[in-house]
Amino acid sequence: MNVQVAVNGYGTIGKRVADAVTLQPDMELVGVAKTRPNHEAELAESKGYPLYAAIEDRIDLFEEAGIELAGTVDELVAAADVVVDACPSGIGAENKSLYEDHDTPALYQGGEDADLVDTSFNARGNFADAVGADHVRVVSCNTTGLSRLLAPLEAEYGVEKARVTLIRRGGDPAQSGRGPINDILPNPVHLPSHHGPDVNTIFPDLDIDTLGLKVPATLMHTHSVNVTLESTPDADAVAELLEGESRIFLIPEGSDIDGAGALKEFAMDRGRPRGDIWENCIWRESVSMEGSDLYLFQAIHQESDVVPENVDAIRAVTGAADAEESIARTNETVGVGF
Ligand SMILES: NC(=O)C1=CN([C@@H]2O[C@H](COP(=O)(O)OP(=O)(O)OC[C@H]3O[C@@H](n4cnc5c(N)ncnc54)[C@H](OP(=O)(O)O)[C@@H]3O)[C@@H](O)[C@H]2O)C=CC1
Ligand SMILES: O=C(OP(=O)(O)O)[C@H](O)COP(=O)(O)O
Repeated sequence: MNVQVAVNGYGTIGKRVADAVTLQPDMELVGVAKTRPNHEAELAESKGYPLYAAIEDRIDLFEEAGIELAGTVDELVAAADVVVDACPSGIGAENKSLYEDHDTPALYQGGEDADLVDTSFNARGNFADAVGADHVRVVSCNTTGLSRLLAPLEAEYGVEKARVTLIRRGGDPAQSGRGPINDILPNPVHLPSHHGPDVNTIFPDLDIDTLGLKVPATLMHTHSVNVTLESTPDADAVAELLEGESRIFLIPEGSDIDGAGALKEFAMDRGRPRGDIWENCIWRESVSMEGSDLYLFQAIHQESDVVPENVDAIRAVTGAADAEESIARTNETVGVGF
């Protein structure tokens, strides 16, 4: 029988994961849970996704809005083999006891603390660690992007030290209350930003320092990367290695893609749902070697790069496939790769 998947928290990440689950031949979406009726509740209804009330006291609100409910989140979790919790940061931790009460394995997102779970997860980095685990955290968008990049570099050349400056978008496009509006903020101002330690939840022995900033942008994050390798390949060899990674897109020279705006246009022109970009986007021209120091720029679409990772994490916790099979199946069904 196909794996029965519930999505608790139908926002930026949850609605994308729900769509991706429906594309999997070995999974079925049992339903999604929301706290209130709004345009996203209507979207779930229009897609035929059974909708469950995340808060029992609010059932009346859905009835008043004319939105049909299939039940409460408790019933949703009871009917699922795996729950993907995509609630706002911190709410996942509050929900953990609900999943434990039903003995249902759960995936959490990068906004939760690493110590909430048995293991953090990145499909390219440590798929096997999540096999059979009950509580797994799919690391944040930025950490996902860093893990995908560092995994092949470590395997092929060895990483002596990684230093990354993350220029982070202030908020997602629909988050009208976020900022900064007119500033460039060191964020956090102290070192390291949480991304370095977060990478170490995937690669415990990797030496990495990260610095973060927030800027008035909503489309994507951008990473300025320096990795001191344990050998001295030339830039072409590194580019070829990265080109061979299924979740890395090397932006070709001469494509006229000069930033996140053009990348989003590129994705929309190619019919990507919501203009999503599941891949790390590395500017080929930026891939440079100075001795054993690799330099490059990569852009990360924060709203979507963790989506294929969640699908793979479902297969890991249920033991439904190994890393290679799962990544290939997810890529093919979702459409990863330009
Ligand atoms: N957006 C991003 O760039 C990324 C986010 N993440 C992580 O993913 C997680 C989710 O983030 P994101 O999708 O952006 O957040 P959103 O706020 O977009 O979506 C979360 C949704 O959960 C719903 N919700 C709130 N409380 C509950 C509850 N108690 N039970 C069920 N649903 C609830 C809210 O909708 P409603 O109240 O209407 O039901 C909300 O829309 C966080 O851990 C975040 O750090 C990871 C990578 C990137
Ligand atoms: O996980 C993310 O970024 P992060 O890796 O900087 O924590 C998402 O882009 C969410 O970031 P936010 O916590 O600024 O909303």
